Parts: sequence; C-alpha cells; structure tokens
Amino acid sequence: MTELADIERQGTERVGETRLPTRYGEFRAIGYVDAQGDEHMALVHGDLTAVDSPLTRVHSECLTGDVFASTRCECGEQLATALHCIVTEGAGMVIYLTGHEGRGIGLVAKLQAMRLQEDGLDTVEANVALGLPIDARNFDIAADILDDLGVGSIRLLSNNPQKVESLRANGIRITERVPLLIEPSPDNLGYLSTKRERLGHHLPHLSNAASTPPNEVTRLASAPRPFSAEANEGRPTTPDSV
Ligand SMILES: Nc1nc2c(ncn2[C@@H]2O[C@H](COP(=O)(O)OP(=O)(O)OP(=O)(O)O)[C@@H](O)[C@H]2O)c(=O)[nH]1
Ligand SMILES: [Zn+2]
Repeated sequence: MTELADIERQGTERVGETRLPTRYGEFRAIGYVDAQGDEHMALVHGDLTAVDSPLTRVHSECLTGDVFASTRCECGEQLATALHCIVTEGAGMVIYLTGHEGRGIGLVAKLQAMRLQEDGLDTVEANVALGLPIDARNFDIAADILDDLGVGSIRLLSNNPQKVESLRANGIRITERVPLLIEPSPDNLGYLSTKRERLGHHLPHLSNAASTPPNEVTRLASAPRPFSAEANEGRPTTPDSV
C-alpha cells in the first residue's frame, strides 16, 4: 500500500497510542514526537488498509479556533467537519500538528498578529509587521506520520494548494483535494478573503458573501451555527482537481 517516494524522513517517532471515543465516533489516538521535541497526534478512524487513499485532514493547531471556538478564523469548524466526514466515510485520519500554531509563528505571536488586524492590517501584513514569516509551516512531519502509518496515498481535505504541493514534495501522493468550506461569518469574512486573494486558497463560496451587502451578510451568518459538519453541507461534494 505504501507508495512513498524515497525521501529522507525527519526522525518523528511514535511514542504512544490509545483508544479515543469522541462525539463524532471512535478513533485511535497515536502520539508522536518530532526531532525538535514538538508533540503531534494522528486520529485514525477505521481500517486504513481497507481503502486506497484514505480521507485525510492535515490540521495546523489553532488553540483559539479549535478549543475556544473563535469565529475570527474557520479552523474549529473545519476540524469538526473533517472528523464528521471521516467517520461518515468509514475510514480516514486527522493529523494534528501542534508546531503549526499561527501558521508556524506560535500562539503568542498569532495573538499579536490578530491585534494588528484590528488596526486594519490583513493576516499577511500583520505577520510581516512583526518581522515574522507569512507562513512558517513545514509539512515534513505529516509525511513522517503517514509513512509510519503505512499510508502513501491520500485524499486531502483542504482548500490550500500550497499544502498539497508541500505534501507532494515530501513524497505523499494526493489523488484528490477535497474542499473543506465553512460558511463565513462577519468576524472572519475579511480574513477568509485575504486567504483567497493573497494566499491562493480555493474559497469559491466567498464570492456571493463578498458581494452581498454587509447587513445581509450579518443576517445570514449571525444565526446560531452548530459546531458541526452541517456547515459544509450544500458545498461541493465532488473533489477538486489538484
Ligand atoms: N499568523 C496567523 N495565523 C493564523 C491567523 N488565523 C489563523 N491562523 C493560523 O492559521 C493556521 C491554519 O492555516 P490556514 O491558512 O487557515 O489554513 P490551512 O490549514 O493552510 O488550509 P486548509 O487546509 O484549507 O484549512 C492555524 O495554525 C491557525 O492558528 C492569523 O490571523 N494570523
Ligand atoms: Zn484558526
């Protein structure tokens, strides 16, 4: 099943494993430590050997979004949606990368960058103003983890073409990029638009929202939204070409 290219791995080690029942379904939580000492986790659902290219979410840690349900980004809802989709499929995994917080600049620097965005800078300009990279992430650890799991080919839940390229550069075969679109809210519409315009993310669902009068956007997005996979419903279900 493994089709990984002969690429030198980065020394990420599997250090523990346990059963993890969740509100979405049953997972195996597998713990890893990378060469820098950062800890990561793979959440595996079902039998990965039973499918050719398991549905996979490579998720960058976002404490504010994933844990505290911040609406300034869509990370938390993406994570919930990914877990739901994987369980619905019957097999797949989330690779949760902790060293990726704030696109790799860390939690405190991300909070500083978010503060600058309150003054009108966008998410790219804010990182630059702090003297930090726009995106400091490296996906070689995800490749190490997939290698450890014996998975060489995946269907990637993502809107980010650079993530696809980075994983491919690390020898991972991506047969499909499956969109993971979350309904924008007034708090994150500007942020999502910047991701589309400046970082090249595929976010086609923003077109209508962006051209909708502000009052209408507020009305549509301010209804209580469950923290669940339902936000992805009505979005393209067929994978994008990659
Ligand atoms: N520096 C910075 N990082 C942010 C900000 N908002 C969210 N993040 C981080 O962005 C990372 C997620 O990256 P995104 O570009 O949103 O999405 P992605 O994972 O590359 O792409 P998808 O697979 O489509 O979700 C997480 O680590 C968040 O902590 C921000 O305003 N500034
Ligand atoms: Zn986030």
